[in-house]
Amino acid sequence: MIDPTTLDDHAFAVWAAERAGAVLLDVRAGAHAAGLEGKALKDAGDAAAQAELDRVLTLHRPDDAVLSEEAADDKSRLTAHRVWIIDPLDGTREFSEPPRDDWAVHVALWQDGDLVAGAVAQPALGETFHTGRPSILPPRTSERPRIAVSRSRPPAFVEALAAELDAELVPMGSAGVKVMSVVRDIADAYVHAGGQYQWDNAAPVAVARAAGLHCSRVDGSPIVYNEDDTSLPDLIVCRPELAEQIVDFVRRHGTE
Ligand SMILES: Nc1ncnc2c1ncn2[C@@H]1O[C@H](COP(=O)(O)O)[C@@H](OP(=O)(O)O)[C@H]1O
Ligand SMILES: [Mg+2]
Repeated sequence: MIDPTTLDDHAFAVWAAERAGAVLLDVRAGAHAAGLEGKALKDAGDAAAQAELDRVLTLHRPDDAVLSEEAADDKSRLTAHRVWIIDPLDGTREFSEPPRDDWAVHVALWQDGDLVAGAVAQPALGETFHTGRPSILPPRTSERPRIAVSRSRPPAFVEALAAELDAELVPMGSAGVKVMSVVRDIADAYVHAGGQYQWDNAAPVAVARAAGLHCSRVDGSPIVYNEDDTSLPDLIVCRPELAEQIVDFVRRHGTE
């Protein structure tokens, strides 16, 4: 048994994300018997994972603030030194479509101005990517760039971007899964615009930065967390050698 009081913040993020992941796998395994599907399954997953993360954070990190997709925004986070930014279930739509595995649990820690730890669990794969043991970026295996995009809400400009870069678009669910696809050399870039929130990308960006990937807003500016406004509508995560081309494209064409 792991004693979470002995874990550093990196290991605690992993432990908490995997706890929530185990709860989500249980919800999915019992969904058929419980008559849960569609929106009811999404809601059950969101609620169960939020309850588990709330429980472990309250118990083991009682002095820290929390910003969660599934809880009211407690503005005391704006003056706190340490804020956990969590998305208990990212890729909710895909979670509700078994046997899809492109959904994730995000647990990040922001401290005094920046992200300092993060874990992205992909429970259906049995894998967790995190800042405690940063991934070593594998050599790029595809000559042609592969750009991961939202399955359901890809930004309007990605077709034109792909044409200019002679890139292939790879649709998948969950911001965390798409960022990890770049870490894992399944894609070379993830480009998003049009809407997203801090919890959708904080933990993925913490993990991607630790692996040496470029992470920025689509205009090339730094991504800033624990802002008052929870909206963080666009980002680029990519292999460093692609960053200039992608940012340059957006500067010339905008995101429409
Ligand atoms: N245009 C948009 N506006 C608001 N949120 C968006 C969005 N596009 C994507 N997202 C959010 O970003 C996450 C990844 O989306 P996608 O799978 O489409 O790439 C999802 O989080 P949740 O599953 O936590 O709701 C989704 O709600
Ligand atoms: Mg999300």
